[in-house]
Amino acid sequence: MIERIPQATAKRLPLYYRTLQHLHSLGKNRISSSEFSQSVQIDSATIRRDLSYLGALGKKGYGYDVDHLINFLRGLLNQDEVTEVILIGVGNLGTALLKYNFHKNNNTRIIRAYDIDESKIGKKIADTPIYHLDDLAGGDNNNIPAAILTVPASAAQLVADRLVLTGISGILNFTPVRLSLPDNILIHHIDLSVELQSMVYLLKNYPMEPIDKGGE
Ligand SMILES: NC(=O)c1ccc[n+]([C@@H]2O[C@H](COP(=O)([O-])OP(=O)(O)OC[C@H]3O[C@@H](n4cnc5c(N)ncnc54)[C@H](O)[C@@H]3O)[C@@H](O)[C@H]2O)c1
Repeated sequence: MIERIPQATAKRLPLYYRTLQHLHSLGKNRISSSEFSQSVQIDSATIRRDLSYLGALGKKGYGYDVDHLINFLRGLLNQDEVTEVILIGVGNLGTALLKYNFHKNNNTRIIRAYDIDESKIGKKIADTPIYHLDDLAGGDNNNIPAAILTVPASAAQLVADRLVLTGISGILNFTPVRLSLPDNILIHHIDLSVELQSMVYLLKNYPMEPIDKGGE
């Protein structure tokens, strides 16, 4: 049983899992730590440290057993279980996320979406029904662990407060607003322009270095 791993490590594990699945589909049964590092674009010291939190999974001079690592990470990431999440704000970004079939590549599924625009309520996008925001607290969402927030900045805090009342534990926040919420709510803030800027900076300054995407 793994007690607690650093958040930065936890963030990288799905990336490791996806990369290993890709390597497996190419027929790789075993990979050296430098090969893995190249595929995942994270330096091998970080990978070694991450995996060491999970137990001794690689062998010196042997590298990693791809199947073993996939099975291990699958259990750890609950890949056999589907986690249902909801999305708030079915505009440009929300629609794109609904159309993107998360379930194909990982274990998360957007099961309901919410908006306030009457012309969208009652419709479906990629089989996901759209409800009015007022239905958020109806009880359907009592067991939903996380929500994706894609509303305009002006509505972000108010909607996030309402999400907290439904008992949600995590918010994937695409809005530019720094949400102010109780400490027990996990907020992941995603900003594509920051990611792009940071990539351009790294490309300019470290053209030949592997990039540590996870950060510390
Ligand atoms: N993080 C990123 O990289 C990134 C990229 C693009 C957009 N964004 C942000 O994502 C958000 C959405 O952008 P967009 O281009 O899809 O906007 P949009 O205007 O196309 O869509 C917003 C949607 O939210 C709905 N809405 C408004 N108020 C609401 C409320 N109180 N409750 C529920 N729904 C509500 C609107 O009816 C609309 O359908 C914005 O905050 C934008 O800044 C982030």
